[in-house]
Amino acid sequence: MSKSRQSLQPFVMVLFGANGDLAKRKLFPALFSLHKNRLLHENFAVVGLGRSPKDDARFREAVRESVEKYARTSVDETDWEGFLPHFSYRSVDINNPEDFRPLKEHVESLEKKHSISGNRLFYLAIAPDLFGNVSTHLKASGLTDTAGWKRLVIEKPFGHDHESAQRLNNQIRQTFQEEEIYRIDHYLGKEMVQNIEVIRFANSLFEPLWNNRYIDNVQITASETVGVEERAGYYDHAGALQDMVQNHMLQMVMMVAMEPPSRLKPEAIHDEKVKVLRSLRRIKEEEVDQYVVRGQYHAGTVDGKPVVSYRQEEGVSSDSQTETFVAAKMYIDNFRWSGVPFFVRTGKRMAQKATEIVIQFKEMPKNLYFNREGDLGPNLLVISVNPTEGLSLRINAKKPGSDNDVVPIALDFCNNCGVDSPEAYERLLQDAIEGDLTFFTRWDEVSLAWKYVDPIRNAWDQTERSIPLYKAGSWGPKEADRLLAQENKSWWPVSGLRPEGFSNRLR
Ligand SMILES: NC(=O)C1=CN([C@@H]2O[C@H](COP(=O)(O)OP(=O)(O)OC[C@H]3O[C@@H](n4cnc5c(N)ncnc54)[C@H](OP(=O)(O)O)[C@@H]3O)[C@@H](O)[C@H]2O)C=CC1
Ligand SMILES: O=C1O[C@H](COP(=O)(O)O)[C@@H](O)[C@H](O)[C@H]1O
Repeated sequence: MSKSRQSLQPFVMVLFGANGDLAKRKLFPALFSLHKNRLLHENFAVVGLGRSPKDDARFREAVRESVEKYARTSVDETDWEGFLPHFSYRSVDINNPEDFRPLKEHVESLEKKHSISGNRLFYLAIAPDLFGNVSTHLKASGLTDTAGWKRLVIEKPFGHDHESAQRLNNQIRQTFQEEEIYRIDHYLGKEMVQNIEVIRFANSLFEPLWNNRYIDNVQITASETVGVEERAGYYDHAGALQDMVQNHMLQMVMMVAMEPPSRLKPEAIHDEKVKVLRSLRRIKEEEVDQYVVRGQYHAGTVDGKPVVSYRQEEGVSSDSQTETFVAAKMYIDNFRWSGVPFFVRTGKRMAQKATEIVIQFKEMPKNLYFNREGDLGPNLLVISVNPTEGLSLRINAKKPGSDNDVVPIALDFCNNCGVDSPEAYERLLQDAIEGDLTFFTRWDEVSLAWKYVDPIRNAWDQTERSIPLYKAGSWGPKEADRLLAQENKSWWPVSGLRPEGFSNRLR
C-alpha cells in the first residue's frame, strides 16, 4: 500500500447486498480502514442497496455499528464526521428492472455532489443467483454508460460447475469487458499468499531449488475449526470441493507452481497461473478414489467444547452426503514439476485453524550425519498464511556441545507479530478502486479450475458408497493419510506458527 493520495481516484461504489453479512463483517470495516489510512480519495460515495426500506440515517448507523464491531483499526469519535456522510442507501429489488432507473438518478446526483467524474464500482455482495440479473439491468438502465471507468466486483461462488460458470460469464460479459471484471478470491488478498511470489522470485536462494530435482512434495492445508455456521443453505449444496478447492486451494497451488512472469503486470501473472492449470493432471471420474478423498464431520470436541455432527447442524439434511473435508493429490505435468505430488487438504471442524504451505525438499544424496531417530529430517520451508503469518525454514545443524549429533533448527520470521496486516478485503477493495487486477481471478483460471473439479463432483454424485466420516476436532478421515502413504509420505503436522513460537531456537 505505497500509493500516494494524489494518485487516488474519485469513485462511487454501488454496493448490492449492503444489509448482508459480508458487507457488515468485511466491506464497511475495510472501507473504514482505507479511509482512515488516507487510501481513499476524498471524493468518494458509497450507495448501499438492499430490499429492506431504510433511510440514509439508519444505514449510516448500521455502517457505524459494523465498523465499531469489526474494524481492525482503532475508531475515534472524530472519525465519523469525515466518513459516514459519504454513505447513502436506496431500496432496490434486483429482480425489478424498474428500480434501476431511480438508482441511476441517485448515482448521478452523488457524482455531482461529490465532484466525481463518472468512475463507478459495482460490487455484488449478494447471492450468486442474482449476479447475472444485476449485470443485465445495469446495462439496460444506462448505469454502465459513464464518462469514467466502470468495474464489476463479483463475489464467489462463480457458478457451481463449469457450465453454469460459463453461462454466468457470458451474461456479465454482455455488460462488462474481461478487464472490467474483478472476481474476488479473498485468499489472494492475504498477505502471505501475495508474499509467495516475492519469496520465490526475489531470492536467489530458492528459485534454483524450486523444481522436481530438489523438491520432494508440497503440502497445502487450510483447516478450520468452525462448522457450517449459518450457511447451511449454501454449503450443503456446495461442499468443500466447491467452497474451498475450486478457488482458494487451487489459487495457492498456482502461486507455488507458476513460472516467473515476464513482468509484474496482471496479464503476465495470470498467463503464468493459467499455464499451471493447463498442466494440472485432470482426474477421470473412474480415477477419483486414487487422487481425492472426501469426508464429513461427525460429533466431537473442538477447542475443548463438544460439537454436533454436520448432519445435525441447522439447515443440513439428516442424510446429507456433502463433504466438509477434501484431500487431494495433484500432479502438475510440466518440466518443472513432473513427478512432484502436491497434497492439499481443507476441512471444517478440524483440530486447528491454520492455512499453511509446506515445501519439503529432497533428502541428501548421501547422509554423512544422523539424528537420534536415524536419518536426517528433510529441509522444509513452511509458509504460514493464517492466522499467524510467517516463514519458517527448517534446516539441520549440530547440537551445541555434541560431537556430531544433528538436530533440526528453525529459522523463523513472523510477519504479523506485533503488527496488524491489512485485511484481505482492504487490499482487494483498494486494488479494485485503483484498477489493479493482479489479485483477482481471470476467466480462464476460473474455467480451468471448474474443469478440474467437475469430474470429482460427478464421481461423488454417482457413487453409492457413503461418505467417510471424521471426528470433529481431528485432522480428517484416515483415508486422507492413505493418500500420502501410497507415496511413502505423510502429512506434516500443522505447525500453526504462533507468535510465541517465533525464535530461531532449537526445536
Ligand atoms: N458472508 C461471508 O463471509 C462471505 C460471503 N461471500 C459471498 O458474498 C455474497 C453475499 O453473502 P452474504 O453477505 O453472506 O449474504 P446475505 O444473505 O447476508 O446478504 C445478502 C444481501 O442481499 C440482499 N438481497 C437479497 N435479495 C435481493 C434482491 N432481490 N434485491 C436486492 N437485494 C437483495 C439482501 O438485502 P435485504 O436484507 O435488504 O433483503 C442482503 O442484504 C454471496 O455471494 C456469498 O457467497 C463470500 C465469501 C464470504
Ligand atoms: O471462502 C471461504 O473461506 C472461509 C475461510 O476463509 P479464511 O480466510 O477464514 O481462511 C470459509 O470458512 C468459507 O466456508 C469459504 O466460503
